[in-house]
Amino acid sequence: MEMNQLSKCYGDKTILQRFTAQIKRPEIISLLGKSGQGKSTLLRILCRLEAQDEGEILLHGHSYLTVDPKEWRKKICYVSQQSYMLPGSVEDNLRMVSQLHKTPFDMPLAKKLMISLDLDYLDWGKKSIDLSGGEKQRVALVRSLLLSPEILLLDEVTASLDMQSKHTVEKLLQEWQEQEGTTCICITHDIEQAQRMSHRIWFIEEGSLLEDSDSCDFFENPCTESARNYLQRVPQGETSCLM
Ligand SMILES: Nc1ncnc2c1ncn2[C@@H]1O[C@H](COP(=O)(O)OP(=O)(O)OP(=O)(O)O)[C@@H](O)[C@H]1O
Repeated sequence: MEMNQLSKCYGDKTILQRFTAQIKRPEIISLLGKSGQGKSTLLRILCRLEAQDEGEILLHGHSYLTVDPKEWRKKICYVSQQSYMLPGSVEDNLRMVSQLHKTPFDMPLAKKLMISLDLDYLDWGKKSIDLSGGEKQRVALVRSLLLSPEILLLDEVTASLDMQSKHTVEKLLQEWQEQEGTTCICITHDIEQAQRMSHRIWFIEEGSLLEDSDSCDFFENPCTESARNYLQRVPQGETSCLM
């Protein structure tokens, strides 16, 4: 995937400024940066929930304009921090993507993923509205994985989870990425999580990509002053506001 010169304004406020990046190989990429720098806006644009004002997105060399948005969102899935649940049961939510995209529902895979995320205790008949925040986030993740997307966009998806569940999600994502060759772009404010999980770091400031580095290089020797300041300001061991 290529992102060329993506720009976006809300009113007179510039959110993305000629954001340019390429995904060269399937990797786990952590998207880091202070609050309000345009990280979520970028992910929403990449899955075409929002339109950029300028710039182009290419997938396998083809412009996003040549691909039907529904087909696009089958390949590029976004899991938001809020984890939207559709009305109905857990099972309705899990089946929803196959109904939407007219693909067969893979029950064994759904069960396997639910077990991998420690959700085997969950009654599939339970109303989705009655799930806890952490349960909703994990069901939303399973729902997206069932589509086997090429690119998974994760917006602080472990924010409501306790430490053990957080590690469970990380493990699943790492195994999934390796087995399926999926690219994951993860917004996180948890530096330790980014260190544990990522192959690559994108560091964003004021809507521009300041650093695109191998994860070890970024944490050992960030290239820009902004990234150095950002890393210094985040206390080691801070794990309150995660992925
Ligand atoms: N629909 C919208 N209308 C107007 N302003 C918006 C809208 N969505 C986001 N913004 C503003 O755009 C800026 C960037 O928001 P965005 O959510 O992309 O940042 P972020 O880097 O993901 O921040 P955080 O780490 O706090 O989630 C913020 O100032 C936000 O208030």
